Amino acid sequence: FCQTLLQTVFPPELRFATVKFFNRLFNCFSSYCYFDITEIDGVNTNELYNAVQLYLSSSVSITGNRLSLTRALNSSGFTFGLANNDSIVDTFNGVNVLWEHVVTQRQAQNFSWRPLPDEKRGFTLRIMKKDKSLILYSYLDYIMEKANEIRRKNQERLLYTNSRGGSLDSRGHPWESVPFKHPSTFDTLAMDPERKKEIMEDLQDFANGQSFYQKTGRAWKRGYLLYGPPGTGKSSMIAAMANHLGYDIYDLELTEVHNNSELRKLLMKTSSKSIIVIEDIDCSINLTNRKKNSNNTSSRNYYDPAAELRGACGGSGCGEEGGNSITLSGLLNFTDGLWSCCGSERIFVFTTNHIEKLDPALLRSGRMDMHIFMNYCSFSALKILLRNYLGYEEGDLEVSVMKELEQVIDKARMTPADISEVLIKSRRFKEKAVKELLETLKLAAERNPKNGLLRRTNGEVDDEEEEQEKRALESPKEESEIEDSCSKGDEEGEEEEEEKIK
Ligand SMILES: Nc1ncnc2c1ncn2[C@@H]1O[C@H](COP(=O)(O)OP(=O)(O)OP(=O)(O)O)[C@@H](O)[C@H]1O
Ligand SMILES: [Mg+2]
Repeated sequence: FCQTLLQTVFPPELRFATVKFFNRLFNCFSSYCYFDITEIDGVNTNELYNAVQLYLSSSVSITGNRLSLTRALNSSGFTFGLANNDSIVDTFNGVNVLWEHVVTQRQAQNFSWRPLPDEKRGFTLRIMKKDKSLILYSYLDYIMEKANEIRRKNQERLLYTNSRGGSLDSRGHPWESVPFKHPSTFDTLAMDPERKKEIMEDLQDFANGQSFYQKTGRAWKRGYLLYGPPGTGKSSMIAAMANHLGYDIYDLELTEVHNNSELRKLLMKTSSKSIIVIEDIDCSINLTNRKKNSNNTSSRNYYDPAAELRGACGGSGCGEEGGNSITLSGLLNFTDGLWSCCGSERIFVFTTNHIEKLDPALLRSGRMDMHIFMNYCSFSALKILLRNYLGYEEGDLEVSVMKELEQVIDKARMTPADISEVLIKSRRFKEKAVKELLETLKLAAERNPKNGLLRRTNGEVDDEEEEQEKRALESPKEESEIEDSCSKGDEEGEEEEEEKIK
């Protein structure tokens, strides 16, 4: 009504001045201040608009009356957003703010270098004047950070490999990638729940630890060494880590890397928020015996300080034994030398079946921050497998059966992979599956040489048994034994190497 009255009574100039005056008056007395975040800022897209949109998608509940739904290209999830001209209250550091999504029709364009959308979209943020200085900048920073996180989570993650052997693709990248869709999560991973919780917390602390790493002057990276017999879930653990943090995986095939500088290039081309994996580090390349001076020029895998010096004094390879080998020192530089911190927020994971074969330099503290022993299936891990494969929750199975399983599981020394095989075979007949499992476990326990019950019917042991026997004797029992097994293993390893050199 006021507007119609103004339009009829006052000339346009006076009308404009009056509106301006009332606006000013209103602003003086209002206890709020407003910030407009338009979708297009001049000709550029406003990053903040996109960030706010994503951020609000995480706080808008799915039960809202009207929400806009989007799914971006390559995205693995849907995004909810505020519908046109809707508003929502958000709280930050105990302060309430109001967001309004404002959509208006844009006037017809006569000519433009860049065609603009028909609608003019923007967010208006309303904050109490008294809170403005308190929260505005930190709130906007927080929104940008959250939006990045959501963007990453929605995006399809990638598994990179360097299997092309040093050659670059058309864009100069040494890594090849495929979508990473491994279903393993910490929920499906069968291991001691306490240990699992510890690892998950460690990962979370790492991911949230930017300021800590900055404060302590450490490069923002962390190393995990996963070791244990085959089939105990080392690779599954890596997939679970990636799924948990939403990181990409770089699966580094060391045998495809020809020298240290190639290794460095590969590292430089990895993105932050990623897990760099070297599987079976003891097999992929011979990295032991770093300090030994090998005269055998054909053994390309030994680090030779003298050779490094020779290289530095005139050789072409400078520390790389003529430029065609990868050394332990190169690998160590890769993981914790100066090169490791180009980029940030990276996790290195090495896996091995034989920790005792690794060079102590790889194991010393500060290199691999956490040594995780993936053991044969324990009773608590078995319960997780029973839940995952057969849907048995705690208490679903008879107490006597559980008791029997508990008694036999440690003696059987079976890996979660072996147990999964038994369960998967008869998963449609749950009771049968449990019965079969119990029988298999009992049989394995009887055959286990550690239990002193191994009976050889014809006086011979088949290859598989022999291998298992060897494995059982070689594998350290508990995490606390890491140090012991390392030092013992190292000595053994060195003796072996000495013999080889001779
Ligand atoms: N702890 C576990 N929890 C759940 N499933 C497991 C676990 N360990 C093994 N499995 C099952 O066994 C299969 C093989 O496991 P995985 O590849 O993770 O073993 P690994 O320790 O990496 O073996 P290797 O040393 O031979 O590489 C997995 O696909 C998974 O289904
Ligand atoms: Mg594996």
